[in-house]
Amino acid sequence: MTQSQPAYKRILLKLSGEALMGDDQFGINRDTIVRMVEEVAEVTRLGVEVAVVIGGGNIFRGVAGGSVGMDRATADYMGMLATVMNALALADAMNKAGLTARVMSAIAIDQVVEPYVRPKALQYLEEGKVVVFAAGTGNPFFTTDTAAALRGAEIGAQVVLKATKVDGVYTADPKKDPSATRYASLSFDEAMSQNLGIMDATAFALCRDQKLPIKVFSIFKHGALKRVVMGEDEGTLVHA
Ligand SMILES: Nc1ncnc2c1ncn2[C@@H]1O[C@H](COP(=O)(O)OP(=O)(O)OP(=O)(O)O)[C@@H](O)[C@H]1O
Ligand SMILES: O=c1ccn([C@@H]2O[C@H](COP(=O)(O)O)[C@@H](O)[C@H]2O)c(=O)[nH]1
Repeated sequence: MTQSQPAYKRILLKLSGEALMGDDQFGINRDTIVRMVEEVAEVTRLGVEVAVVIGGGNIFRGVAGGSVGMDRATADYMGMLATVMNALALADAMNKAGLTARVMSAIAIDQVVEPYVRPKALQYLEEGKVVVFAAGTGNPFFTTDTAAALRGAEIGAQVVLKATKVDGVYTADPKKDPSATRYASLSFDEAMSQNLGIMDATAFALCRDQKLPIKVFSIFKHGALKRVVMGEDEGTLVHA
């Protein structure tokens, strides 16, 4: 049965950096970012408070080929800076679409974006602004999925929504194993014990400990974000 009210008052939306490429080889595809912003705008119109963590895989990954031979921490800082670029592009597209977005960075770059300050982020959310968290956790050796879990817990989000390139969590990576089947739901312990690569173990463990559920769904499926927010059957729920 479809409910008339959103299932959540405050969400932490993890947007895939790689998804921003659309059909391009790297970077930010304009039509794709505009479409993503339309999906976000739809849920803000329902009165849902939205905070976003954006990935950086479309520009740089610390563990990727381009960083071979580099000091890992240096490469990771480059990856975090990539997320700042994505955050700026995303907030710009949001502001153009009529939303009010604020970027907050975990790494100090004061001339470019304001620093992450938790009470300020909470104030923005209460005012109905979309807060885009940039630079991940601010620490190397982590990922933006872990940043999503961390910020989600800090702001008291009721759920982490991982908007990615696949429509849920599968028994194996569906891009490599066509026989993989999708879970409707599974526990954190199941996801971690089976090493399911959809998210890293640090992110799963933090959400498990904080009893913060995760919903994984496809950002390419039109209306999927709204259906998730309305509590409809979409994607995969990972729960305590
Ligand atoms: N068990 C699994 N179920 C679903 N997807 C999986 C699984 N194992 C691995 N994957 C892969 O994980 C990918 C999503 O995670 P990944 O961290 O690479 O991307 P993202 O978070 O969407 O991007 P970014 O890091 O750029 O923000 C999917 O595209 C899928 O191919
Ligand atoms: O807290 C963090 C978040 C990210 N990084 C680095 O940035 C890239 C891009 O992030 P994705 O989550 O892969 O999209 C990541 O590969 C790390 O190199 C980080 O160091 N700390």
